[in-house]
Amino acid sequence: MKLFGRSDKPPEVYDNVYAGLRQLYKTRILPLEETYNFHDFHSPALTDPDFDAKPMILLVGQYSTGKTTFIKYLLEQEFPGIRIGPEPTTDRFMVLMWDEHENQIPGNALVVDPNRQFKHLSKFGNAFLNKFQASTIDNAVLKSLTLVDTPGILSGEKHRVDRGYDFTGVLEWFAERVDRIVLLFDAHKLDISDEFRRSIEALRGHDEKIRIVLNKADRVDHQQLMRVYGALMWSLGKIINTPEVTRVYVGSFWDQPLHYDANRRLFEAEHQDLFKDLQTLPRNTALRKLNDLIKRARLAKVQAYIISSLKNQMPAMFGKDNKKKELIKGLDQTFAQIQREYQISPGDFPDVNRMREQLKDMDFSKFHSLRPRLLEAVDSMLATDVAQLMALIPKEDSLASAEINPPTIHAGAFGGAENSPFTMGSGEGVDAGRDDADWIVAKDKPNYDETFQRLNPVDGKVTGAAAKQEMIRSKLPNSVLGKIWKLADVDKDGMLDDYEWALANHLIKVRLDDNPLPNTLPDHLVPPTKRDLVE
Ligand SMILES: Nc1ncnc2c1ncn2[C@@H]1O[C@H](COP(=O)(O)OP(=O)(O)OP(=O)(O)O)[C@@H](O)[C@H]1O
Ligand SMILES: [Ca+2]
Repeated sequence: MKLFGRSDKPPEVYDNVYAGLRQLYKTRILPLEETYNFHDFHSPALTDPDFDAKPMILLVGQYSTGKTTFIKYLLEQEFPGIRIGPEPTTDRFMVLMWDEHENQIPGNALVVDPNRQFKHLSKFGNAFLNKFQASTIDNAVLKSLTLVDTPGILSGEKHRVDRGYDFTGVLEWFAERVDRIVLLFDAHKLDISDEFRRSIEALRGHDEKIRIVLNKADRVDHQQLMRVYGALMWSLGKIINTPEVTRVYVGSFWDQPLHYDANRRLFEAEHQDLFKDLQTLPRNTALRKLNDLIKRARLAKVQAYIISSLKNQMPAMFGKDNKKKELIKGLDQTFAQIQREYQISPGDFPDVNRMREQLKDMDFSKFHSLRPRLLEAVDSMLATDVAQLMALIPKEDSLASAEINPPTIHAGAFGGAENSPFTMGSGEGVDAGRDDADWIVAKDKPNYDETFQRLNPVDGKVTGAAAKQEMIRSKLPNSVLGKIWKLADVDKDGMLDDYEWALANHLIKVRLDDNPLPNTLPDHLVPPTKRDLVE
């Protein structure tokens, strides 16, 4: 099963890229920005969280489409404050991020924390901040990604509530800053409410970030699914400008058996495509931040040329006010002259009228003249340092082929299960048989042996292809079966002997009884014939 890139390696690499970007910004670009009033004209100085923020994924959809379940499925873990249910459940914007300590941070605390990127959300007021929180957990996926769960969008009149804050405004704020927007629809219940329509409209302008998930697609039969798909595209066509280029992923994004499994293969392929897309986000984010920094550096240079040129044209003593007016009026000529002198393309210049407005309130005599040293620092950064950082960003291929490292469950109800007989799950599911002297699978092995023989074992072992045919009869999704396969192939020879086969079937039963699967095989489940392998 491919889930996400290795939890330890990539983030380290990105940390290096981000640290590199931050360092370049502070030492090369920031001095230039400060000297030539960049922050008054363009945007405030970048802060550490602007560099360190992990790629973010925003989940949006009507209530009960499975947003929170999707997140739980990705993380293979519950998180503090999680609520899943058929009625509208999630009532807040919830940011899920990594921390070694599990915690819930209220919105009011988030926006005053200088180490976080949420400062500007305070403008949406208290009604919003009360419905904004972060949950932190020690989960490997969150080491590379931050996820944002959102309140379900309501359907129809009877559900209309006044949220007391600018919901679409908040969505827009996030849309601008996230790397992916996953829009969820329920194949079983496809009705697009007015509020949802408005919300999608708020996401306009970020089309390239949008991915659409037609979830719960196994709840309808094949024919119905085709109809729902068509209806979805038709409705989207009226809201999004180019729905045909927006990718739609059809499937069921949770760890339960499929209901109608006629489309198993399609769902599996769609699943892999979506996960691959999300998997490459960390790499793309590093590239995007690098590009943004290059753009910013070029703008800072132009700003320096403009401001220093205005400074040079000012008289030393008398007639300053008149000269200032004259310079503002003739700003386009100053631009043209800088273009010629430094060979800068017109596209790199700010809007001339906007700059005229901004210049009105400025004291030109405080402007600085050109300091070549500052510009050289930025030029050498663009010429050499940027290339070095590029080399640090791993190639897409190496990321995609990176081994998965499924997050371990330490949180929530599972926290104490390993070492106390009183917590939930003890003696059930994979834990059953922990204290028995006999291998718990032994009593059912005769049954499993029958199917084993039918699979034509060679030298006492069945191949993956043969086993797969039998295992998918459980209707469990391939991602779960893949995990079971890995747990059951104890000696890792890519085949299953009769003991391993029995174990695989035992694990399938455990999962079908709605118990979670472990990431490593507990000792008491290791077949007696393989015990020497693990000791
Ligand atoms: N892939 C799926 N197939 C079938 N049912 C699902 C699937 N995912 C979730 N569900 C069920 O749908 C219901 C809603 O799930 P969930 O709470 O995750 O949705 P949500 O979009 O987060 O809702 P809300 O907007 O109200 O917070 C739950 O009962 C859940 O068990
Ligand atoms: Ca939810």
